[in-house]
Amino acid sequence: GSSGDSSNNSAPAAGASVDPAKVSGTVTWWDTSDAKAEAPTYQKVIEGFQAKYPNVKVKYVNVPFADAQNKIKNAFSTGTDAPDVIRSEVAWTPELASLHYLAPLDGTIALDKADDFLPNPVAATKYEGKTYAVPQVTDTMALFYNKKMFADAGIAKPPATVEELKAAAAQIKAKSGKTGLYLRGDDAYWTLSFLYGEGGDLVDANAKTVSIDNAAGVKAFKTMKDLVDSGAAKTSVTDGWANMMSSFQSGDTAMMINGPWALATVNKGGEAFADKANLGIAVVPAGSGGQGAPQGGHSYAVYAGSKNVSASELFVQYMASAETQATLTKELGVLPTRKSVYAQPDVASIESVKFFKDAIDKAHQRPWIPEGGTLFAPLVTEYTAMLSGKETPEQAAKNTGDAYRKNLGWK
Ligand SMILES: C[C@H]1O[C@H](O[C@H]2[C@H](O)[C@@H](O)[C@@H](O[C@H]3[C@H](O)[C@@H](O)[C@@H](O[C@H]4[C@H](O)[C@@H](O)[C@@H](O)O[C@@H]4CO)O[C@@H]3CO)O[C@@H]2CO)[C@H](O)[C@H](O)[C@@H]1N[C@H]1C[C@@H](CO)[C@H](O)[C@@H](O)[C@@H]1O
Repeated sequence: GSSGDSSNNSAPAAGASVDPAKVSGTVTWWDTSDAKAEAPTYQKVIEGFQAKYPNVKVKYVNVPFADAQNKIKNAFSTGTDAPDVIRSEVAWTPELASLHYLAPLDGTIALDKADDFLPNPVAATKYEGKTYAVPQVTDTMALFYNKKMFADAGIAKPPATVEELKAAAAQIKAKSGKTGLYLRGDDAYWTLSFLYGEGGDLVDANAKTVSIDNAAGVKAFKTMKDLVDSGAAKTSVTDGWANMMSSFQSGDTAMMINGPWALATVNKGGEAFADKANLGIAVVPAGSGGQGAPQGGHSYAVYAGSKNVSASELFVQYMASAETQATLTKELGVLPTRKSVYAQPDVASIESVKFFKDAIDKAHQRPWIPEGGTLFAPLVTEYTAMLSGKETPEQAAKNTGDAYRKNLGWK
C-alpha cells in the first residue's frame, strides 16, 4: 500500500492516546512486588487505570518474587492460565525474549515516550535489537546505617572501605556490644558489591570467559567470610530478608547493604527508624580493587500469546507513565526509570532519591543475556556453603566457576 496510509487500523503510533471507550478486554497482571510493603500501592494505582479505562478489567495477581520466574516460564510454555502482563525482573527479560514468550513492543503505546527512559534500565529490555519490556523501577545497592548508633560509638562518617567498615564495627561492638553489619547470606545478589569491590565480576560475557574464581573473585569470597569470622558482620543462610530487616530495624545491627525496595519497609518505622532521619544511606564500601554496586530492577512485559495485547499495551503505558512512576516513588521510595520524573520537585526533594539517582548512574552493568539470571543459583549454593563453614573461600569460588563453565560452556 502507499506509504503514510492513514486508513490502516494497526495499533496507534507510540505515544498516541487511545480512545478509552474503544479498548476492552481483561488484563491479568502477575506482580512480584512485596505483598505487604508494596502491593497495596500498586493495587491503588490500578484503580486509577480502571477509572480511566472502564471497559478494561484488570486482574491483579501477586506472585512472590522467589517463585515467579518458574511460574511464568511454566505458564508461558503451556499457555494455560498465562498472565497477559508480568513484572519481569531485569535478568528475566532477555531469557523470556529468547524463548519467544514476550511480545515486541517497539512502536506500540506501551513504549510511550520511549526516549524519556534512563539508558541503563532500557539496556535490560532489549534482545536482538528489539524491545521486550518497559522499565518500571531501577535499583542498585547502598550501605544503610543507623546514625544514632554511629554517633554513640563516636563514628563521624559512614565507612567508605571494607577496612573502615571493620573498624566501625569494632567501635560499635566496644560501645554497645552490637554487631556492625548484617550481611544477607541466602541471596547471591549480596555478594556482588564485594566482587566488584575487588575489581572482579561473575563472567566476561564478551570474551565468554568465567571470572568468578580468578584472584579478585577469591579475594571477594575471603572478604565476606572474614567480615563474619571477625565478628564485624552477622548473617544467616536461611530467611535472610526477614532476619536482615528485623536485625537492622531493631538496632540489633548498625548497618545493612540493601536497595531502595527496602525503604517501603524501613520507612514504616520499627524501633530504630521511628524517626526516619535516623536512617543514613551511603555508597557501598570499596574493596581493594574499587567500589561498585550492581544494577537490578523490574520492567513490564507482555505475553506474546496474550489474547488481550491492545488492552495489555494500554495497561503498560499507564503503569509506566511519568504520573504513575511519581506516585510509586513518593509512596514507596522506589526509583523512577523516566528522566522527567527525577525533574519533578516533589520527587527530586526526596533524600533517598537524591542519593540513589547518583548511585544508579554509576551502577555496575551486568550482561543482559539470556544466561544472566542463571548465574545466581550456583553462586548462592557456594556462598551459603562457605558461610556455613562447609567450604573455604577458595573452594566456594572454584566450585562456582566450575558450575558456570559447565552450564555456559565457557572457559
Ligand atoms: C536465584 C535467582 O537469581 C536471579 O535473580 C537475581 C536477579 O537477577 C538480580 O537482579 C537480583 O534481584 C534483585 C532485584 O533486582 C531487586 O529489585 C530486588 O528485588 C525485590 C523487588 O525490588 C521487590 O519489589 C520485591 O519483589 O522483592 C524482590 C526480591 O527481594 O532484590 C533482588 C534480590 O533479592 O538478585 C536475584 C537473586 O536473588 C534470577 O534472575 C532468578 O530470579 C533466580 N531465581 C530462580 C532460580 C531458579 C533456579 O534455581 C529457581 O528454580 C526459581 O524458582 C527462582 O525463581
